[in-house]
Amino acid sequence: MEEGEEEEEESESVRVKDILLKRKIGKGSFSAVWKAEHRGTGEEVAVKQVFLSKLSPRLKSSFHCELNFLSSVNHPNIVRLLDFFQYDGCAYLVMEFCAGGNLASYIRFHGRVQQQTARRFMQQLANITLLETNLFALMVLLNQNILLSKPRDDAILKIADFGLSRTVRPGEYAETVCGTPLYMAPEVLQFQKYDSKADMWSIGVILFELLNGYPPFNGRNNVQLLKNIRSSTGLPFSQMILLGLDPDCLDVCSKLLCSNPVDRLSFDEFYQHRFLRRKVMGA
Ligand SMILES: Nc1ncnc2c1ncn2[C@@H]1O[C@H](COP(=O)(O)OP(=O)(O)OP(=O)(O)O)[C@@H](O)[C@H]1O
Repeated sequence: MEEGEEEEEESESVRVKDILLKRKIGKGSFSAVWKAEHRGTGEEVAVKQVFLSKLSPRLKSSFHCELNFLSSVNHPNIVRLLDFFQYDGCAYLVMEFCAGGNLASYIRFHGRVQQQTARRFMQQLANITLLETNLFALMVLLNQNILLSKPRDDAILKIADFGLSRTVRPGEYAETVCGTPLYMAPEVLQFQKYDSKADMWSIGVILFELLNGYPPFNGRNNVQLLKNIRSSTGLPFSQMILLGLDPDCLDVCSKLLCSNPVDRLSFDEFYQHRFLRRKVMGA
């Protein structure tokens, strides 16, 4: 197994139209992701195979939302959709292959990253949210959905999965709870409604994890984890200070992980924050 690749069960190569599905690298309840090859060009690609019959009407519309979004967007930090087709009850999304795998396995493999790498990754996440000015897509960011172009600190980050995204105008609330608890903002858990500030929380969790190598909240099970997130006072920032992080870095992290969304950084404040504005040597 190469670095950046998830361990997966043995899977035989399958040919679908011009694509050779070589190895399964991800699996969900309704889809599988394959490392694949385009037979015409020999290009290495990733293919998401979606089992359409398993999708409820709500998931179908969520899938179409993801597909529309991916086919309309052209952004260096969003995984490029190269082709799409349906075959034998499945939809196939042919995408650029991100050789660094996802951010979760990257952190698992490498441990915490240097502060300047964390800054560069945060700058790239901030760039994605620039896509919309008046409309902000709630991205439900989690590090399994953030891919790396290569298994190195100078990788380009690419968001891969917008399946659960929904667009929320400022002041509106999305009423559905979605995403994994580890990255969920307290207001999502408490009131079951949220706005774009919930994404800022998720970005804070990701930043904390990048800097420390472990997430800010834990729990023996989901119930315990949710309880710890809801009572999120006394975050272990003292440990971060021991790691010698600079005050701007601590400032942005603590202001993203404010349990009250009113006190939490807005996207504009995050984008303008001194930690992000600082130039990264060699980036
Ligand atoms: N373009 C890609 N290049 C490399 N690896 C990818 C790519 N897309 C997905 N993967 C791998 O497959 C994993 C699962 O991807 P994704 O979350 O899109 O699929 P899923 O879990 O089946 O979908 P869903 O979350 O919508 O149910 C990712 O975490 C990543 O490791």
